[in-house]
Amino acid sequence: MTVNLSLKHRFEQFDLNVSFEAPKGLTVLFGASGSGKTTIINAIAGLLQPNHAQIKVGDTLLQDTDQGIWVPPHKRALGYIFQDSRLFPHLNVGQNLDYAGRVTGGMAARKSSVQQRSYVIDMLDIGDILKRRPATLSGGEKQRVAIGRALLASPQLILADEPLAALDAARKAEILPYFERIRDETDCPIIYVSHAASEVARLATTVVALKAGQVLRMGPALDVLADPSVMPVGVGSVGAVIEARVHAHHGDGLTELSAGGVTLYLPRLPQSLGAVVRVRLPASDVLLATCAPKDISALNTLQGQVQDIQAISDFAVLVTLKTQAGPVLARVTRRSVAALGLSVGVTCYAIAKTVAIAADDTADFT
Ligand SMILES: Nc1ncnc2c1ncn2[C@@H]1O[C@H](COP(=O)(O)OP(=O)(O)OP(=O)(O)O)[C@@H](O)[C@H]1O
Repeated sequence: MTVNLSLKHRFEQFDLNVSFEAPKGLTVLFGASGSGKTTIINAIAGLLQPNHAQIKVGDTLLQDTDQGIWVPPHKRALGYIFQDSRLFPHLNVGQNLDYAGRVTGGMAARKSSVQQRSYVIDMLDIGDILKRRPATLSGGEKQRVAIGRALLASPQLILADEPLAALDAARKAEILPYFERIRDETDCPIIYVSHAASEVARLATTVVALKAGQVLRMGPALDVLADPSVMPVGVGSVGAVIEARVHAHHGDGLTELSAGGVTLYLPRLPQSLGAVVRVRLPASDVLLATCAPKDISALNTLQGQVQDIQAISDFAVLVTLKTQAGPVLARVTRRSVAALGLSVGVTCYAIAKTVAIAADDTADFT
């Protein structure tokens, strides 16, 4: 199922003009505050009627202003996951889940939803808390129930508006794998709003970067995240994301990863041999050298050629290196660029001070 969308809307002081396609998987909308993310979510939900819109989920047209088509919000097969879980406080977890089924149910739907219900409960590990009321649940448990409720509405599309923003790091880490499972195990596309680079790095299949109501860049997540022009959209800790395979677990507590022939070391990872993980290299933690470093404590060095140098302030630049593992970004001073004689095509070495599994920033490593 693919979502196709084209929206134009004018508020008094803001113009939205976006078109994009969200394929199967998880599409992250990201951009600075006020760039239009929530306006897009509201238009898809039917809570805002844009001046001009065409919104199509699979073969279903939710809105086409040219043809006068507008499906009201309650008739759109959408699942919502908000920052605050918005569970019904007077219903227990099981009843909250059943409520989603009641909204969408007919007899046939109800029969198949019995199987679906147990699948969703297993997937989200909420079988033990079905009898509890929301007030007795942790933030992470509430969000898992909210995800379950969204899934049981038999949605054609899930809209998740900063679903982890209210959770602390530990609860975030608890929920992220469930989004990965929905992304990988269901056909239902997810449109997901986030400000967090680490979350985007870990979850996104596709990224739509927004700036002042326009699409700045969109495409496969790893390509967009490696594009220095996306940096001004206000996402903190810009940095390349590369995919690597777990190659070996060593006796000294390190895991060896292989990324396109480049070897990286991280503190021991739980993943088994052969697993593919996404690794984040924050640009501010990457140093550059024009000769291969020796006698240095950092273990992760990537050789590459300078592909691009972009000024990001009066004194700082973002250098993109093309390496065998993929593009790597380094944030360095103009003075360093001059001192090292860097220009497009020059071979140099990126030394990663910290390398972390995406969305697990506790695994920083020098
Ligand atoms: N009902 C409204 N009337 C007038 N202006 C609005 C309305 N809703 C949103 N805006 C304006 O549209 C712009 C985009 O808002 P939107 O909420 O979509 O941004 P956002 O990217 O979701 O921001 P945030 O990350 O802060 O939630 C903002 O300038 C906002 O002030």
